[in-house]
Amino acid sequence: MLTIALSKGRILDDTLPLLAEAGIVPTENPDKSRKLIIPTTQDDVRLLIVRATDVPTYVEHGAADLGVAGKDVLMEYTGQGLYEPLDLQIAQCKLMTAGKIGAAEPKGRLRVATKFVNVAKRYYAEQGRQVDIIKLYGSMELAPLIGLADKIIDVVDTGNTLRANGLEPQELIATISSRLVVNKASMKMQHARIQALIDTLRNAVESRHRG
Ligand SMILES: Nc1ncnc2c1ncn2[C@@H]1O[C@H](COP(=O)(O)OP(=O)(O)OP(=O)(O)O)[C@@H](O)[C@H]1O
Ligand SMILES: O=P(O)(O)OC[C@H]1O[C@H](OP(=O)(O)OP(=O)(O)O)[C@H](O)[C@@H]1O
Repeated sequence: MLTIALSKGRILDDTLPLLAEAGIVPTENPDKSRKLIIPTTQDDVRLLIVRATDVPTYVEHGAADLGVAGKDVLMEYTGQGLYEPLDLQIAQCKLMTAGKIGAAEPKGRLRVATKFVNVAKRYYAEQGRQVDIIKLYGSMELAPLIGLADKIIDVVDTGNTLRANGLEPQELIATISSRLVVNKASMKMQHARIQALIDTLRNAVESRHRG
């Protein structure tokens, strides 16, 4: 059995067409179903529906052989190691700092609200900048508006969410897309099969981007 961990929403929506190229099609619509284990048209392949931030955990521990996770999630993850053999070039966005439009830099320690605490610590440590990191689980854009923080670190795509809240994108931390991740033991034990799937997915990604 090959088990693939995916999160509902944009990752699922953008990964299903790529899996279809490999002949892997869910037997029921994962967006509609309340099932968390979804069989596919290949008897020995199943999908696990998990939270986006949990994908690396399932794959690292071997509960899933493969998964699809945003680079932002992988940068934040502190586990012991996963293979990351393929950039699927889906769910593309940018990890950025943002603050109130026109706001001056604070004199003292910078207060940064984010769900990407580890990324934030690394980013400001590299700059030798002292910061207080405030962990949030969502609605980050609210923090500068309400005076909880000076800046946020979040993913930005169109910039609409920032603009709607009077914030502006500032520094680029990383360009983000979703990656195929593979459990290290699975990669050894089921090498031929997983490598064949990686090759098929790579071809699907490349042909899509050739136009
Ligand atoms: N607006 C966006 N445009 C493009 N890609 C995005 C956008 N927001 C997030 N992403 C990327 O898609 C991935 C999955 O995002 P999604 O919104 O499905 O889950 P999440 O909100 O991060 O997680 P959860 O719902 O579990 O809290 C993110 O890790 C990121 O890489
Ligand atoms: O720059 P934008 O295009 O506004 O995208 C950025 C927003 O997208 C993400 O949220 P969410 O997953 O809720 O995005 P969604 O609204 O597209 O679902 C992220 O947390 C930002 O709030």
